[in-house]
Amino acid sequence: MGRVQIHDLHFGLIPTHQLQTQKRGDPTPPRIVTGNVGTRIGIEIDLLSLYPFSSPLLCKTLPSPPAPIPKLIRKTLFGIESTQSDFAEMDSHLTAPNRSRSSQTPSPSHSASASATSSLHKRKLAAVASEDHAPPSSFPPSSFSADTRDGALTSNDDLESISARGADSDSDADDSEDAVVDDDEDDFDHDNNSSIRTFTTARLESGGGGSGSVRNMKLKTENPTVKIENTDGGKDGGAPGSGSAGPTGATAAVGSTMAGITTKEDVKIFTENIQTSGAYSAREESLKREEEAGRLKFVCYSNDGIDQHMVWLIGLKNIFGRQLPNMPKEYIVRLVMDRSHKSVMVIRRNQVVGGITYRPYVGQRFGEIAFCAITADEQVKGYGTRLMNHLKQHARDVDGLTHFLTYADNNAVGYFIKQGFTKEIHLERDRWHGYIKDYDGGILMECKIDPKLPYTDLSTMIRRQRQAIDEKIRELSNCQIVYPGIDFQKKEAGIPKKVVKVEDIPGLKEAGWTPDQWGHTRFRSLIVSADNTTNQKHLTGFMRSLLKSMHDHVDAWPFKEPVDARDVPDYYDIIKDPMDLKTMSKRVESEQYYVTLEMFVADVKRMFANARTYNSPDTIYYKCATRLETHFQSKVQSGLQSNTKIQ
Ligand SMILES: CC(=O)SCCNC(=O)CCNC(=O)[C@H](O)C(C)(C)COP(=O)(O)OP(=O)(O)OC[C@H]1O[C@@H](n2cnc3c(N)ncnc32)[C@H](O)[C@@H]1OP(=O)(O)O
Repeated sequence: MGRVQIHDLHFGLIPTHQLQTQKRGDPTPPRIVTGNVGTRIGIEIDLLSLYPFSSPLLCKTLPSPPAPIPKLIRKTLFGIESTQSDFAEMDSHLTAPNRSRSSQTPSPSHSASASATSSLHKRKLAAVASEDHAPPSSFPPSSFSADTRDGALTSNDDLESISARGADSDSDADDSEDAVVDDDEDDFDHDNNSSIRTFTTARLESGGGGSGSVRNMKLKTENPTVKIENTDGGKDGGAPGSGSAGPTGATAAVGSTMAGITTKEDVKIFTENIQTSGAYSAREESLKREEEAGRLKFVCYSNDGIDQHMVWLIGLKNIFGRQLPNMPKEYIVRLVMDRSHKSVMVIRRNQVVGGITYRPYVGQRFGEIAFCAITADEQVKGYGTRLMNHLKQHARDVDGLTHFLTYADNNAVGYFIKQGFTKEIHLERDRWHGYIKDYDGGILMECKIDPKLPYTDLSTMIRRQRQAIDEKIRELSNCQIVYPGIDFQKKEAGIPKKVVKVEDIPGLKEAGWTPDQWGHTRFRSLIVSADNTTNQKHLTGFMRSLLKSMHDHVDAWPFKEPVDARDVPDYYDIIKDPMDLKTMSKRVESEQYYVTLEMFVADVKRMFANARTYNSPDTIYYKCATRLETHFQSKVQSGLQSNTKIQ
C-alpha cells in the first residue's frame, strides 16, 4: 500500500511545502541480520560503560625472538627526524638484555607508589619478582636474549655490506616518498609519561633479562607456563598459500597485498530506488572505491627485511607508540618486528595510516591481536573497520584462522564490539589458554571469523540483501510508487489559492483511504454527514458564530485587527506567528482554510497566547485575553453540546 502524509491536513498544520506521498523504499527495510558473523551486521551491542578495570593495558603477546633490523632501513630512516631514537631503542633492545636510558632511570621518589598507576606497578614488580622463582617456562627465558644478540650482530654485518647501497639511496629521489613521516613522533619521543617510564625501567632493570621481564610484567603468577605454538602445525592448519607457516624466527616474507584476496563476483546490483546505504556501508563503499582506484591499499607484512615493508612497519610502530601511550615503546617495537607477528596496514600515498599487528597461532587456528591503531587525524573515518575486515579475510584465507582474541583496551572495547568481538569467549579453552597470557587491565574479547563472508566486500552483500528485501516488499505492497506532490500555493491570510480536495491527493485512494476516514476530530459530533460539503458548511457556520460571539465581546477590541507595527514597533520581533480576529474571519469565509475545528481553535489559542507573551499580566491586554478566552471556551462547549442534542 502506498502511504501519504495526511496528518497535517487533520490538525491544521498544512505545510507550505508540497504535500508528497511517502518516498519509495519507505518504510525502512527490516534490519539485516546475518548472525554473529564477526561484523557489525546483526551484532547485538552491549553496554560496556561499567567495566570495572581502569588500569591500562600494558602488555600483549609473548614475543618470539625478534628478527634483526636490516641496516638499510636504518639508513633510510636516518633521514627522518625522530626515527633515530627508534633505532637506538631497537639496537639497545636487541643487543642488551638490560637497558637503562638516563631519561628513564627512575629516582627513588619517582617510584611506582608516586604514580597514578602505582598499584599496577606494584603488581608488575611483584610479578617480576615472583617470576624469578616461578617454574621454568617452556618459552626459554634466555633464548630471546641470545637470539637478540645474534640478530644484532647479523644486523651490523648487514649494515657493513649494504652501506654503499644505503649511501646511494640518500640521493634517491624516492627516499623522501619512502620516509615515514609521523607528526606525532616528536610527542611520542618526548613523551614523559612517568608511570610508563617507571614501569618500563622497572621492567627492564629487574633481573631475568630483557625479554623475560617483558613477559613477566603481565603474566599472572598462577599461569606461569606458556605454550609455544607448534609452527609445524601450521602446515596442518589449512593455510593454503600461506607464507607464514615456517618455523619461528626463520619465517620468510609473509607479506602480500591484500587486494587479491577480495572476493569479486560479477553480480549485477540493482541500486535504483533502493534506500541508500547506512553509514557503515557508505564508508566501506567509499574506501573500497579508493582501493580500486589505487589510492589506498591494505597490505600484510612481517619483518621480512624488504626495505619498503620495513619502512611501513616502522611507520606503524610509530602510530602504535602514539596511539597506545600506555604501552611501552620497546614492547611495541619488539612485537611489530617479531617475525611470528604479522601486520595488516592501511597505506595511503605510501604512508601508513594505521594497522593491526597480530600473531597467528596457525596450529591452534586462532590469532591474537596485539596492537590496533589508526593515526590520530584519520580516526572514525572507517579505516579501522575496513582494516579489521581485511584482517579477517586475510587471517581466514591465508592463515586458516577461525577466531581472533585480543585484550582490548578499555577505551576501545566499543570499537571491537562494532567489529563483532564479544566479551564472551566461546573458543574452546584448550585452543587458546596458555598461548596468550592473562593481563592486568583490558578485557579479553573474541571474534569468530565467518567461513564464508566476503569481509572486504560486505557493502555489496548488504546491498544485495537490501535489494532482496526491497523486492519482497514490492511483491506485497506498492509503496515503491512515488506520486507527484500537490501545488499548494497560498494567498492572503494563508488561504490556499486552489481548493485541494482530499480525495484528489495523488496516491491517497491507492493507499487505501476512503471518504469515511475524513475528519478524525475530537469534535466529531460536528460532522454529522457523510457528505464533505455539508460537513464544511456545518463547520463554517459554527466557527462564524464563535467569531461573532468573540467580536461582540467587550474585551475583544485589542484583537479585532492585526497589530500595527507603527504603533508597536517591536511587536513582530517578539511575536513571530501573529493572529487576530480579522484574519481568522477571512480564513473562515474562504471555507478552504479551516477544514477541522481544531485548526480554528488553534488559531484562537495562538492569538491569546501571543497577547500573554508580549504583555505583562498587569496590563489590560493580558486581562482582556484571559477573559475573552474564557468566554470563547464556554461558547465552544455550549455549541458542541447543543450540536450533540440536535443529533
Ligand atoms: C588490542 C588493542 O590494540 S586495544 C587499543 C585499540 N586502539 C586504540 O585505542 C588507539 C586509538 N584509537 C584508534 O586508533 C582508532 O580509533 C581505532 C583503531 C580504535 C578505531 O579505528 P577507526 O578508524 O577510528 O574506526 P572506524 O572509523 O572504522 O569506526 C568504527 C566504529 O567504531 C567506533 N569507534 C571507533 N573508536 C572507538 C572507540 N575507541 N570506542 C568506541 N567506539 C569507537 C566509531 O565511532 C565507529 O562507529 P560507527 O560505525 O557507529 O560510526
